[in-house]
Amino acid sequence: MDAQRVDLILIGARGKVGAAFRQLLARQQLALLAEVNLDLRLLAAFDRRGFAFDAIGLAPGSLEGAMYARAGADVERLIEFVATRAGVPTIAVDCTASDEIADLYPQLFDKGIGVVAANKRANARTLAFYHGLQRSAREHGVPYRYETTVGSAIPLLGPLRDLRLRGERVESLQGVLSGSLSYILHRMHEGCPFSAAVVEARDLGYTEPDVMEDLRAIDLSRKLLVLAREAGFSMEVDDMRVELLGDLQIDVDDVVPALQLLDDGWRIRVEAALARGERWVAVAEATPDAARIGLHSLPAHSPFAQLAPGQNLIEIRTELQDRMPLRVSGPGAGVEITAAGVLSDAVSAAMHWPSRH
Ligand SMILES: NC(=O)C1=CN([C@@H]2O[C@H](COP(=O)(O)OP(=O)(O)OC[C@H]3O[C@@H](n4cnc5c(N)ncnc54)[C@H](O)[C@@H]3O)[C@@H](O)[C@H]2O)C=CC1
Ligand SMILES: N[C@@H](CC=O)C(=O)O
Repeated sequence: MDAQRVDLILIGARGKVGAAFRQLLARQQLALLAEVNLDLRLLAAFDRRGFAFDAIGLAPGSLEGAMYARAGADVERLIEFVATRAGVPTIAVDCTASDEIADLYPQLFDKGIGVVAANKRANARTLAFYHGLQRSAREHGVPYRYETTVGSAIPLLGPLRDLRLRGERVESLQGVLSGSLSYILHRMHEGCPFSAAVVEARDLGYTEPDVMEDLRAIDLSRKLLVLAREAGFSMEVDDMRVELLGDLQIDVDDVVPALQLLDDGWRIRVEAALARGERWVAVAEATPDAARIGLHSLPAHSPFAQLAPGQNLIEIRTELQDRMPLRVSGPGAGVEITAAGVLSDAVSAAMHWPSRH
């Protein structure tokens, strides 16, 4: 039997997650062919500045030399090429943190192109936009997957969807959802200054391209919103209460000197918590009616206070799993693990292409 060819368009190809995704794809292409008869090719790749295309497939592991300066209409031409070409399912893999790319999803679905996203922005817009994307993907018979947008590669959104499909009502969600805040808070309890812990989290690839999105819990709010919606809660951004980590209105390129001004304050708060036998934890919670994010000082024996640096833990209570809630845990951030989750989504989308016979 001929292998099933599926083409990928990688957006954010030279970013941290995008580059790790390319390396992983390069390593797995032959195994996918041998093990599941899937011929997954990289048709095109682009980022803010560069563009590359090859109708028979680019070499994902050595793309740098193939990229040339992106021209105005490259992306539109690429979408038209894919739309007018018959027979090869195509998936756009969004490894950006860009609203401009999220704006493209409806057009991609219209043209029969599926989407795999590490980018959280599309699903964290209005509820109407979120439902519109789900509906549009379904109506056009194309996959739309975004497992890594909450809890990185932890299987979370898929199992949550399975609960809903078997008719089990989710009653509440509670957890540590930010990998970077999990890391930063953990390191501070080990005596690391706040600003140094932020730099470490950034160097490990745990933070957003704009680290202030992590520190101001903007990224965490997006995750909680997506998670709540996937649980079936009709949640809008305004339904969420977010207590920030302090007065963090820092608007300069190099945030570190400003963060250093907060080191002493944090040291005092952390020492006081440890003296009480507690630890600071950034907790996100949602019920069907409300959602909130707050920084809590929890007893050290709480499961949320015992996580490894960067670890996430999500507790899901349903009508059947109330006294013994479902708990899902694992690394909540990291470039390689996220790229692995994105590849899982791409492989699964390719193998279960909705309109394939
Ligand atoms: N690092 C992690 O642990 C996780 C990251 N993510 C998400 O992965 C995404 C990527 O993160 P990073 O790789 O750290 O970011 P990055 O800043 O290293 O890379 C972003 C890439 O997107 C490209 N880009 C930005 N705007 C664009 C546009 N309008 N058109 C085309 N290309 C554009 C940039 O040129 C760059 O190549 C983010 O949305 C992040 O939230 C999701 C889960 C976990
Ligand atoms: N910045 C994010 C990374 C994954 O989305 C986090 O800290 O959890």
